[in-house]
Amino acid sequence: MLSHSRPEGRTILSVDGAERRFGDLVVFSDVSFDVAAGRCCALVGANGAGKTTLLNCVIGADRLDDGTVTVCGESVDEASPHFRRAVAAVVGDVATFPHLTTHEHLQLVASGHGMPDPYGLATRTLDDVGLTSARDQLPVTLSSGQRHRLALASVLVRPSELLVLDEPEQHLDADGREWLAATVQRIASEGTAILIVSHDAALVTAVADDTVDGDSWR
Ligand SMILES: Nc1ncnc2c1ncn2[C@@H]1O[C@H](COP(=O)(O)OP(=O)(O)OP(=O)(O)O)[C@@H](O)[C@H]1O
Repeated sequence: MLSHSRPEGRTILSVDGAERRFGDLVVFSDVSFDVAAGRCCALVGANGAGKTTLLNCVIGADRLDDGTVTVCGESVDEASPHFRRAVAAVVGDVATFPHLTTHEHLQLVASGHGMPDPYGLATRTLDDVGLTSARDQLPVTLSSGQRHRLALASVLVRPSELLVLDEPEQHLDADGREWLAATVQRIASEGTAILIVSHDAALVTAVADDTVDGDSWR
């Protein structure tokens, strides 16, 4: 277990006795861990260990066969306004409107979550993720690294109590990975609980307070 100096707050995410099966394949069973406010937990392990499957069960894109996941004490429910407000995720592709520019997309997300000054927030966030020069571009014209930065920007313009990130280092260059580590640390220091899957040992070392080893699940 890695240790940073952040204090433990109230439990935001609780995974208890989680099991997921696909036919005869038991992807994981009896997985239990908590993530408290202001803490970052990294799921690590080999390809196919079941990390993304577990993330999908946490964000409500998939369901457990056994066990429970609660966020802020409530069961996972994508239809619940509180759940949708509490959980921000970059897992797989983040949907964007094809006819909205990067700046318009971020304004829409910010305004949908009731953030003050969506225009200014979108402008500052594009600057933060290094996409100012792409503010008037449509998503289809972005490089894969720029698309990934836009996906990360989308979770930075909205509030969240739990931030879920699946291999956020993908497509990022060296500067981008440094920015990512600093950003994850900043978000945790502001009190958000973070669950991150990563194959980047340096990123995990930099940001994780706790690690859960997916290689021990089967
Ligand atoms: N819908 C599905 N139907 C059948 N099997 C699935 C399904 N989704 C995932 N699996 C299987 O579950 C296992 C875990 O997959 P998962 O994507 O969660 O692994 P992972 O740890 O995220 O891997 P990686 O590090 O490669 O991203 C794999 O064997 C995969 O083939």
